[in-house]
Amino acid sequence: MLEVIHLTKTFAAGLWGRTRTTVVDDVSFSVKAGTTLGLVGRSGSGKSTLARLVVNLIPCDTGRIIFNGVEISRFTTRQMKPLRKDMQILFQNPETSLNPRLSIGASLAEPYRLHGICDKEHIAGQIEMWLQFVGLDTGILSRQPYQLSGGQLQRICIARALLLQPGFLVLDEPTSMLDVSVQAQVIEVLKNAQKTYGIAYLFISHDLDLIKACSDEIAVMHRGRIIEQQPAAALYSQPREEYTKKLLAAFVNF
Ligand SMILES: Nc1ncnc2c1ncn2[C@@H]1O[C@H](COP(=O)(O)OP(=O)(O)OP(=O)(O)O)[C@@H](O)[C@H]1O
Repeated sequence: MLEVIHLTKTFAAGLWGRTRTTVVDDVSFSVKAGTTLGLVGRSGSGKSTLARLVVNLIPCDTGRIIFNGVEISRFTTRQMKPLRKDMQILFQNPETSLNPRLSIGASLAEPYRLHGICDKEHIAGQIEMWLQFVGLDTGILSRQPYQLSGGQLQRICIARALLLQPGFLVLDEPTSMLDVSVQAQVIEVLKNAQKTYGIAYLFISHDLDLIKACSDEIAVMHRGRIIEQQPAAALYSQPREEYTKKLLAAFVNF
């Protein structure tokens, strides 16, 4: 599904931007269809930058990204457009992910329009089906984003990410802005979507319990590098790296 090979990203740094800091450093991994790769690491380790790189929202400096057998690393926005249907990203903050000026219905209809799907009846039926899938009813369609709770908004963002049926979805801290009971409902929706549609996830979180519950494999990121990757259960029972041991211990003691 997705293969990332020796990916590197630097940003300008220093007062005058004359030096460069490496934020993603020689990262390689792959995600198979229908599985979840969890990505953990402390704040600032480069997780969100990696998330944006793999779906080509920002360009990499070096390395390769291969999606369904096609190398997309140097694709332009125009070349990416047909692929956007199949690879989506869900951000942590649903409030800033939706256009505040559009009603919920218009926000959900937008991806269809952008991808040239114009049959209004078909779109209405599909939106209704996806709302049901994420546990919301159609009464919500005429509302504006500010009239919804954080949990409702994140479900709308999930519906919006899923409605063109992507094969791959990056989840960048999808529940970190939600309270615990709502978190569980949102995770359930994501798990159902994976089971029903065979979607591959790259799941980024600080929350090690959540990552353990949701991932097949887990990669640990530290200062821009993936320092360890193991099947989920093995990472917790037999972490290989000192850094991973400290990360797990800090979480348990938290
Ligand atoms: N556009 C940018 N220009 C310069 N530096 C950046 C840019 N984006 C991110 N960085 C820097 O890259 C580093 C990694 O940031 P990133 O957001 O990827 O980390 P993260 O692991 O996702 O952190 P968090 O968990 O807090 O979101 C940080 O030091 C950040 O300041």
